[in-house]
Amino acid sequence: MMPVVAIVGRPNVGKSTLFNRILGQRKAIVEDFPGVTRDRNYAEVTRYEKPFTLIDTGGFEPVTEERMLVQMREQSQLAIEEADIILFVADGKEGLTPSDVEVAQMLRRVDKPILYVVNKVDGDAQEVGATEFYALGVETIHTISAEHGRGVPDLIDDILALLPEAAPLRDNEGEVRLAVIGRPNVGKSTLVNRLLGFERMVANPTAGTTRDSVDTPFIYNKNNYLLIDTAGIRRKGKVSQRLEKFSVIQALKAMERAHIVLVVIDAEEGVTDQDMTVAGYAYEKGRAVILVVNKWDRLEKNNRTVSEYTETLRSTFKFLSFAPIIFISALTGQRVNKIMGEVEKVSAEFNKKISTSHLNQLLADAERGHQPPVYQGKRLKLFYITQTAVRPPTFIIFVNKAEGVHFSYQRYLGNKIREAFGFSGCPIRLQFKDRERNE
Ligand SMILES: Nc1nc2c(ncn2[C@@H]2O[C@H](COP(=O)(O)OP(=O)(O)OP(=O)(O)O)[C@@H](O)[C@H]2O)c(=O)[nH]1
Ligand SMILES: Nc1nc2c(ncn2[C@@H]2O[C@H](COP(=O)(O)OP(=O)(O)OP(=O)(O)O)[C@@H](O)[C@H]2O)c(=O)[nH]1
Repeated sequence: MMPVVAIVGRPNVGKSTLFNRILGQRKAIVEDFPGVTRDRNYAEVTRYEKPFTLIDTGGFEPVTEERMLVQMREQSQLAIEEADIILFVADGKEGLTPSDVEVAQMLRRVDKPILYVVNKVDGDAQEVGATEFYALGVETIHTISAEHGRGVPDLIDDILALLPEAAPLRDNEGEVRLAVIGRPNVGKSTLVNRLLGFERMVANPTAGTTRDSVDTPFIYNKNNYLLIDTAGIRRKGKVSQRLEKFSVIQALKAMERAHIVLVVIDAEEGVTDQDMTVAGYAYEKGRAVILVVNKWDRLEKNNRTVSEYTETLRSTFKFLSFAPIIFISALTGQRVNKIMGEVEKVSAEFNKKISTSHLNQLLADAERGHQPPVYQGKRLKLFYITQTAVRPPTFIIFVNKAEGVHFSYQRYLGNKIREAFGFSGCPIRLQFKDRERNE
């Protein structure tokens, strides 16, 4: 499992600037789908020797100084619980403030590595001022300029040195790993109990403690599955709604290990921002997705309800047009028995490999059906296509000028592949590569 590094600190100290600096870019993989990139507080950082998940805990609007303190406390508390390393960021321009002191005191009691970072130290001249932060009683302070990158490489070195070794992934040959994710209270535990067919203790009765997701192996139709379940992880009630997005961390961790993700949505509440964030990550990570609309018993229905609901979901989750939708009631058990059948289908699709000859035939048909665009005065030529990977299905198309294949034509080709070969539930990846005609 990838370790988590959380950035905490008062508003405006430069947390998101540092986030982007460590990430090395503004991450925007699926710009064309509004909503997917909206919540950019989480990212997988893979450009250094060790990968980690980076979290920016900022972004709240403080109303009053007092309110801000409350929020900072909550924020830090969550970081303490969920992160492996904490970056505490303060503002060197503004100097040490009482809330810095307060949060630092909280962090001091924690048994996790904390890096104290003083930001906006843009040059040597500001170094002296930053020494006042030693009043926090810490041994080392990193003075940096997130904006200009000063001091950041050293900070990153220290983060890497502190990162725990990633726990080895359980990888049993042939086992399908299935994650059940969704907002608190959406019905995950109820669903998981139904799926597994027995009652389990899932709620965590001890306030203030968290546990990681629970893995339960099970067999369905003679195949091995591992159910990764994030239910009951969040402390209930204690944490302000505003910070509910923190439960996304667990979802991320669970999705990292999963092949197939069941995104559970509350039929009554509809799709929330958090659902979008989580589903967006599943998509970006190339996981297979099944949308499960739970609490279907709660809706007043007529003969159009299903199609209307489907339409709404489709227009919200544009990037998940490939995901099957199942309407269930985990409480009554209605249609829960459809889920594993769908999982089997999607799993087969996720592992499906199409022969190069079939693919090339499709490519030729697609090219005839809709000519590739002209690029720099020349018509693009698609030479051949091959499937290079499964989970997710990944294709390389060799072209005379790869950069000229615009998004609309990429989407056209993607749709053609789906029309011909299905891949229900699976995101597909298309890569374009340059190739001379007579190589
Ligand atoms: N001079 C200077 N300004 C910086 C530096 N890093 C960030 N800033 C500025 O500080 C302001 C706040 O930066 P953000 O990164 O948005 O701060 P934040 O902590 O994420 O703020 P919230 O989202 O409100 O929590 C912006 O105007 C940045 O341009 C720096 O290294 N030097
Ligand atoms: N009406 C109705 N209620 C449901 C359904 N599924 C779950 N519930 C109820 O919703 C509440 C939350 O269900 P849980 O299964 O605990 O939800 P969860 O997603 O595991 O919640 P966390 O543990 O907070 O992550 C419980 O009161 C359930 O009885 C459903 O299909 N219909």
